[in-house]
Amino acid sequence: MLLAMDNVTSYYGKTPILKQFSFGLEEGKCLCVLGRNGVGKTTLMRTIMGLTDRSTGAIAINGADISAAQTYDRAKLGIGYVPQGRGILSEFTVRENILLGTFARPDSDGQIPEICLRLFPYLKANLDRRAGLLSGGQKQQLAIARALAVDPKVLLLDEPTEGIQPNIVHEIGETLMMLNKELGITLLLTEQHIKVARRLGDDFLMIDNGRVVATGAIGDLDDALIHKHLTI
Ligand SMILES: Nc1ncnc2c1ncn2[C@@H]1O[C@H](COP(=O)(O)OP(=O)(O)OP(=O)(O)O)[C@@H](O)[C@H]1O
Repeated sequence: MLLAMDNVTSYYGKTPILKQFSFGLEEGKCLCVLGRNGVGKTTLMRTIMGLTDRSTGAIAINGADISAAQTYDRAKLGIGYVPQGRGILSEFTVRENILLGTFARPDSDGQIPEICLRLFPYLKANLDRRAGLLSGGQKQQLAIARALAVDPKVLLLDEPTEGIQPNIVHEIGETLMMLNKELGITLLLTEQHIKVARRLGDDFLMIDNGRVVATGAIGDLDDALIHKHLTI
């Protein structure tokens, strides 16, 4: 397994949000995390990055336990993160935002990795533009480019298509597909568009109230499961 959690409970203050959470993600796969608002999807991402207050249980990358590691070191071990809301620094340029990702790279040479520019021609043509001026879709490209600058083995994406115009949702989906299927980057993403999840995902993981309630191949995600755990 490239990334695995074993019996993880993760807290904000004294409140457990993720509870006895276990799953494994094989190298090269795309796993879609699904569940209603507030069930703990973002907390799952933050727990993997070491950004919740505390967690118990084991989190491993390539078999090495990282559950006590600092966020910075988790990034260095190959976990890229595109947070919900994207976390773009508006006052900084496109170039500066991407370079932030390279700080977590052991071999950083102060240059923007070629792949970031090759994948996103708009960013390449607008490196000196202030990031706050970008559209939602362009900011999402920037957040993905910054995460790729880490040279990740696995990329965590929290609602990558949230708040993005419908015609751009498809484009972001295609980019993620390329990262996964052509460049072999393992993906863990939360996604509210079932259509995008079905197209991208190899497997799904359904969360309800902080627990894994169903998991399997994306083809097994049927209407009964969707009705039970996703629709209101
Ligand atoms: N920083 C925090 N401090 C305390 N409680 C938090 C914090 N962040 C989230 N929570 C609580 O943890 C629970 C899970 O939230 P989380 O954001 O992980 O859900 P989610 O599934 O990602 O939802 P959404 O789709 O709305 O983003 C919620 O009850 C939320 O109130």
